[in-house]
Amino acid sequence: MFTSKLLTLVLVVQPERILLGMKKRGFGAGLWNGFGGKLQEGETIEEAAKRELWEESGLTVGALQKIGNIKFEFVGSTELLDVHIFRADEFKGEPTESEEMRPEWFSLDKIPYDSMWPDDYIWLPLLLQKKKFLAYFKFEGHDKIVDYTLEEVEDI
Ligand SMILES: CCc1c(NC)nc(N)nc1N1CCCCC1
Repeated sequence: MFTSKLLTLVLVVQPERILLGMKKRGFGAGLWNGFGGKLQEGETIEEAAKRELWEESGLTVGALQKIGNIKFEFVGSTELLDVHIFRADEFKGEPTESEEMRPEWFSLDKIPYDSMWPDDYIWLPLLLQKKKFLAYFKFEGHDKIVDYTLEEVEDI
């Protein structure tokens, strides 16, 4: 019997570059990732995504495109992580370091996959092509993908 935990993830992407954050503490510390986290009481997923982006990077966005949904299972845990992934092409503000994240721009041919969660290598190229996807990853620990499914979809 699995419970599931809703999480958000926002990738800010411009024609030549993507904004990633170095996670400074907690879950995924030491890895580059998009910006996101948990929902607060009474928040929609999109409101949470915008709040977490602002808290972690200092950026505000108007529109977010729903681009993906990934369910993560970790062997030995009965909690599925249900990550709703958004892409933002426009933003206001300057990337600013927070307690959680140190933001940095990367050119699209220099994405630091070997310092990112291993699943990113599989789905991030779809996000960059604006292709919508549903996925499921089964992890053993934080480094080993023991199983996954990924499908492109017309609508999330
Ligand atoms: C579910 C863990 C995870 C992961 N794989 C394991 N891959 C990426 N890119 N992000 C993740 N989150 C994004 C939401 C906040 C928690 C970390």
